[in-house]
Amino acid sequence: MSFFKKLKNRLTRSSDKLSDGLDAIVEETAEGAAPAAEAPKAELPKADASPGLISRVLGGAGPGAVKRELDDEMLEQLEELLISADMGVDTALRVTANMAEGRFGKKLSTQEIKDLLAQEVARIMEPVARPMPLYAKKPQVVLVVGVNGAGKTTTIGKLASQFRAAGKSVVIAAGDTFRAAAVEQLQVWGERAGVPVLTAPEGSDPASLAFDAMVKAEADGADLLLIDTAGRLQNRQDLMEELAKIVRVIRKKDETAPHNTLLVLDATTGQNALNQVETFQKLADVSGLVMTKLDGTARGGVLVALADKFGLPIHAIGVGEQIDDLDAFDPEDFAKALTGAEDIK
Ligand SMILES: Nc1nc2c(ncn2[C@@H]2O[C@H](COP(=O)(O)OP(=O)(O)OP(=O)(O)O)[C@@H](O)[C@H]2O)c(=O)[nH]1
Repeated sequence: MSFFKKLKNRLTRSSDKLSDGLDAIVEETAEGAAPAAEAPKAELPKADASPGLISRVLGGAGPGAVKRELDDEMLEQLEELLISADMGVDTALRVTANMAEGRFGKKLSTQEIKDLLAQEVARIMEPVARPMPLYAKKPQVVLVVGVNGAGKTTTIGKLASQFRAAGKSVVIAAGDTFRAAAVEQLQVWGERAGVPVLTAPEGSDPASLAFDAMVKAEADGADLLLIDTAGRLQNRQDLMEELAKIVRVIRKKDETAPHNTLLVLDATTGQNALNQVETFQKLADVSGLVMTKLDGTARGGVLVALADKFGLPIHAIGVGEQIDDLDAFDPEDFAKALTGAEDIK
């Protein structure tokens, strides 16, 4: 299956949400259509806005034939729809304003609106779609941060496996030393990826483990050292000190480290992901994002808000729980999958 089809299948919930809402918006006051009593709801079940209904309204014409004039009311409804898909207020306003430019008063079909939305989304996402940069430095140190449950462990396993497949040697450091379960999980992923995982006794200093890992990675001539970290935001001050100490200690071995600080975000948390970026930017020098759990979430719009607000590179997206469920981020495929568009001009 092509990457696009895979992503589209997996992002169908976001796409359906937008699609159904758009159908409802366009249908609402389309010529010959019965006026809808309420503003469109993004959560409308698919059946409510089925092509069948549209066809009945238009006497058999396909859904592409229903058109509605782009006016203030429709723009407001589009904004609401995008906000409900987790795009955030500012981004939703910007996307709809750009989309409307030069098109006010024109009649548009659902498909035309989807294609225009996709164009706007792709334009915002294009600058942030960047793979994690690889450097000649050995070992390249990658610090992985994020709240518990965001998918750090899984992402580290997937990354390690991909780097190995690309011929790189990798070492993993299990830096969340306070949670035995987290360390065990990482060991399982290390085994799957065929990569050594350095651990330390429960409760020991993560910075000291990070230092040992630097020593081992250097001695092994490893290309990459992936360091997992704790994600206890409940105790922000402690976490800040812990991360700062890890950085201080690894800089004793290499003053340019860490070379990447990846923030792992769970896409299903919606707008909360924006707060997490703000918080982790204060705790660490975040250089890029990995968005997990994009499969099956109806909240994919949050990626657009993140790109628009922070402009941090999105290095990869998690689209499942298996080892190869980590994909490069493709802005056009994402835009099409999110909006249900067929084409991006
Ligand atoms: N569907 C889906 N599930 C994912 C993805 N990435 C991670 N998960 C799941 O999310 C859950 C949490 O993932 P972990 O990797 O353990 O998260 P963590 O950030 O390391 O969390 P802690 O171990 O609690 O610190 C697990 O059940 C994973 O299988 C993804 O891209 N898609």
